[in-house]
Amino acid sequence: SCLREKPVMSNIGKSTNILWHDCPIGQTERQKLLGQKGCVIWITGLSGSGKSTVACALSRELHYRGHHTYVLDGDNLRHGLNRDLSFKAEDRTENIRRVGEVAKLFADAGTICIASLISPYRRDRDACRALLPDSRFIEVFMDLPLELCEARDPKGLYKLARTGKIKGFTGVDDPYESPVNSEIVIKMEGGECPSPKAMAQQVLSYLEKNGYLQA
Ligand SMILES: Nc1ncnc2c1ncn2[C@@H]1O[C@H](COP(=O)(O)OS(=O)(=O)O)[C@@H](OP(=O)(O)O)[C@H]1O
Ligand SMILES: Nc1ncnc2c1ncn2[C@@H]1O[C@H](COP(=O)(O)OP(=O)(O)O)[C@@H](O)[C@H]1O
Repeated sequence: SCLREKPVMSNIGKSTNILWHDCPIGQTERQKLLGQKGCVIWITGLSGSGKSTVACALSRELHYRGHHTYVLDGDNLRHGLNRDLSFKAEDRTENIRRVGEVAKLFADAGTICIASLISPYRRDRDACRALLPDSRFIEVFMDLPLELCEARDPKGLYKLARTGKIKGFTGVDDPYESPVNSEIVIKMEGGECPSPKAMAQQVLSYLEKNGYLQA
């Protein structure tokens, strides 16, 4: 049986009398099978900074190298798991909390989980970091200027925000708290934005140098 010898009942949040089940196949076994370390690469930045693009480029590069990855994209998750959440501060906090818990499950499964969300509040990002000890949480800050993001405006949302048609848009009339201790900072080089492949390579080099690409 997977049950502990002496079951310990717990109360967590609103759940009472719950029991944690341990199983013989754990993260270590799954990582050995996959030949990699389960981790969470958390990409934070303004809308239009290139989070989704670098997440997909990184996933592609890792996949081609034989690694198992999964992308959790804020926009996409708001169509399903987080469809009940708005952009009010408390809903953004709940959004990040949920995605952090899901990302933790993927990392426990041995997957390299790539999460791309604006995740504007430092406290929320740090709460996710606390879910993933042993350096399993790698924060990537898309440190690109608002002017660049707004000039891109692929969804026209900055324009709507500037004309007051969207209220509380990050970077316009809602805060973005820049990270102060990201493992990786992606920024302009020589006044130019690096290519998606170059950005992905910067993250790949970090993963290789720090042993994530072997069990
Ligand atoms: N008010 C407001 N503020 C910011 N962003 C908004 C807003 N309304 C809609 N959108 C679109 O939602 C995308 C951000 O969703 P996230 O889940 O990443 O945001 S957050 O982490 O909860 O702040 C974001 O997508 P990306 O451009 O991919 O970042 C926006 O296009
Ligand atoms: N490295 C890059 N170089 C040039 N354009 C980029 C780069 N990354 C993203 N873009 C473009 O910028 C826009 C926003 O990219 P996206 O990945 O959707 O950003 P986010 O997910 O942060 O909102 C898109 O039109 C995309 O093609």
